[in-house]
Order: sequence, then structure tokens, then C-alpha cells
Amino acid sequence: MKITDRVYYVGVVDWKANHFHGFDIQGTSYNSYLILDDKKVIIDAVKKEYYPTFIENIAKIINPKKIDYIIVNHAEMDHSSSLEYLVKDTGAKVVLNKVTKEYLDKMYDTTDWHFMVVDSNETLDIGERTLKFIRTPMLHWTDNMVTYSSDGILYSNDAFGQHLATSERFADQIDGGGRSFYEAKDYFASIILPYRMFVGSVLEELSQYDINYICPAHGTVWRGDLIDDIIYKYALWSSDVPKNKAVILYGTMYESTEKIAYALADGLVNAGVTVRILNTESPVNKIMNELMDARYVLIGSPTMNANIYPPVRNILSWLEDLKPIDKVGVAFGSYGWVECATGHIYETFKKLNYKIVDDECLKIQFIPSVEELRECREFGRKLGSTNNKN
Ligand SMILES: Cc1cc2nc3c(=O)[nH]c(=O)nc-3n(C[C@H](O)[C@H](O)[C@H](O)COP(=O)(O)O)c2cc1C
Repeated sequence: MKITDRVYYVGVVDWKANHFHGFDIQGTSYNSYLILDDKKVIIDAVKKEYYPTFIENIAKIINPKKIDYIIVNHAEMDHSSSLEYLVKDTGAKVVLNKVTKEYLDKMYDTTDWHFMVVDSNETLDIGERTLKFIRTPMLHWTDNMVTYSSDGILYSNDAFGQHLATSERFADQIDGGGRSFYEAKDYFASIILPYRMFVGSVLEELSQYDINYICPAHGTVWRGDLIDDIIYKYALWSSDVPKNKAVILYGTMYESTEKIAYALADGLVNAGVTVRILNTESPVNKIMNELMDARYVLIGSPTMNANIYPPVRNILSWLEDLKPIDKVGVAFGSYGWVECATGHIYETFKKLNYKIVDDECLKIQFIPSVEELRECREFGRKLGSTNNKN
């Protein structure tokens, strides 16, 4: 499939992927691009099991033996595990930075591979186009880089990517880009978020280039007005500026904690706060997608075996790792005889430096009464009405 003049999509759409290291997805794609200039270049590869389709896609356009270079922007296996076959079938030189080389040498038998090791800002002339390599370490591995082609194409690897399986190749072809933006946010919230402090300098570096297409390694290609929009979104998502929004997460065995969650939501909505309620067993990427830009995080858990309910503990550990910051934290829950869950939630809030708002009315013995729920509703209303800006 053609992206632009003599640039082709040769990647593979994975329609059936529903899991990606702990995240729930509805398919994805492993994107690879073929540039036909004086030199023939492949940018990034696909997962090993999709190699037959990948090489067939290439062979439909050019004899694979004519490929001169394979650019490897990132060593992660979803892009690299087919390289052993691709290098053998093409005989092409592998262009990568020294960290990526170190990782590939560990992962595969690279004894017979021919390498060209490049550093940030080095260039490679391939005819009419010049490729420039720009290191983007920690977005999202230590080895990442992007490749800018002088015809205005940024091959961004995982940055600006989305887990999305579609027959359309361009973001603007699906809901005017809406679906791609949603999935890009999901991807950012679950994969890029802990490294968001590195995003600003990368965006600044990229601002000096004319970009007509952003071709990521997953999902759809950004072009036209959507380029500025996705760059703006990356700046926004990495800024930690919250909306007047509350995310209420809860686990429950017999729905008492759920009743508290709904009462808190009622109060917050009354105070004009946007509310999202999610069970802690929801996919973590869906939770993080909503939570990332919320001001209030309210987490509820029943007490179970003198401890926190395990599905809630699980989400606390994701929070500690992905580190969404600058939030107001509230813990709540139902218990039978001795309340033990909320202390664990507050421990996480403290680690993340959240402003904690606490009240005894949020710990309820067994099934909440009408009066207890009224108090929770009132708590939610006050929380949303007070200026809790950190
Ligand atoms: C398997 C199990 C273990 C429990 N362990 C405790 C406990 O150690 N301490 C306690 O105070 N309550 C305990 N409870 C009681 C629950 O905390 C109580 O029923 C609470 O209302 C459940 O809230 P939920 O309806 O949101 O699940 C336990 C309940 C179950 C089912």
C-alpha cells in the first residue's frame, strides 16, 4: 500500500491480538515501510510469526534481494523478531544505534549481519532523500531512535503509535482521526506515561523539521492537520495538567463498596465535576487513559483477609509504576469488623505525593445505610466544590 511517492506500507495488521504485555487491545499492527530511492530501504520490521506476510508484502513491490538497508529504530521484539529472516533473505545492511545493536546482539545470532552503527544527527544519503537519525532514549526504551526523511516523513517507531487494527492506513480515514487519537492516548497512558519527562525535549527537537507524515510502528499514519494535533496531544499528555475530572476506581465482592462509589460520583457530578467510574478489574490501559488527565482519584476497596482486595492492590501497583502525578487522592471502602484496606491505598497516594482528602464517613461497616450514603454524597459534593487545585 502506497503512503506517498515511492514510499510503501509493507507491515502487517494483527487483527486478533487482544493482549499486549498486560494491556487489553482490539488488534494492532506491526508497521514497516519501504522506500524506493537509489537505495532501497526498509524501516523497522514485524513480529516473527508474521514474517511470511511481511516478506510477501515486500516481494509484491520489489525483489527483497534488492534491499540495501534495514533501519532498526528500536530493538523490542514486536519490531525485531523477524529480523533474522529478513537479514538472511535480503542480505541488507542493518542501520541502528549502538544501544540497539547491543540489544540485538543479545537477542539473536547476529554473527553474519552487516551493521552500520549511527549516532544522533548522523545522516544517510539514499538518493533523492537523506535519512537523519535522531535518538529518543526512554521513549520508551533506552535504545529508541526515530528516522527523519528529507521528503518530510518522520518514521517515529513507538512514539505517536496506537494499537489499532484497521484496513485504513491513515488516521484521518477513521472518524476524522477520533479513533486514532483515542488509541494513541491509551498507548501513551500505558506505555509512554512513566517516561513523559523525556517527551518535551523530543518534541522541541522535532519542531525544527518539516513533517508531512508521521509513520509510527503501530497503528495509523498521521498526515495533514492531524500532525500538529498529535504533537499537541503529546505535549498535553506529558504536561500533567489535570482536568476538572474525577476517576472513581473500585473493587467489590458484594457491591457495598460499589454503592459508596456511586454516592461519591453523585456528589461530584452535583459539584460540576466530570466523573468516570471504573471497576479495578477493567483493563489497566482503559483505567490509565481516563486517570491520566483527572484531578481527583478516588479508590475504593473492601477489606478482605485483614488486607486490601487483591484486584485493587493490583491497580495500586500499576499506579506506582506508571506514576500519574498531581492528583487529589481519596480512599473508601466497606469492611466487616476491622477496616484494613484504605491504609494501603493511602500508602500509594503518599508515594505519588497526592494531596489526600480523608473522612471517617468513607469507611462503612457492611452494607451502607441510606444515611451513610447521603454522607458520602455530601463528601463528594464538597470535594468537587472546594478548590483542590494543587
Ligand atoms: C472472603 C472474605 C474475607 C473477608 N475478610 C474480612 C476481614 O479480614 N476483615 C473485615 O473487616 N471484613 C472482612 N470481610 C467482610 C467484608 O469486608 C464485608 O463483607 C464488606 O462489606 C464487603 O464489601 P463489598 O460488598 O464491597 O465487597 C471479608 C469478606 C469476605 C467475603
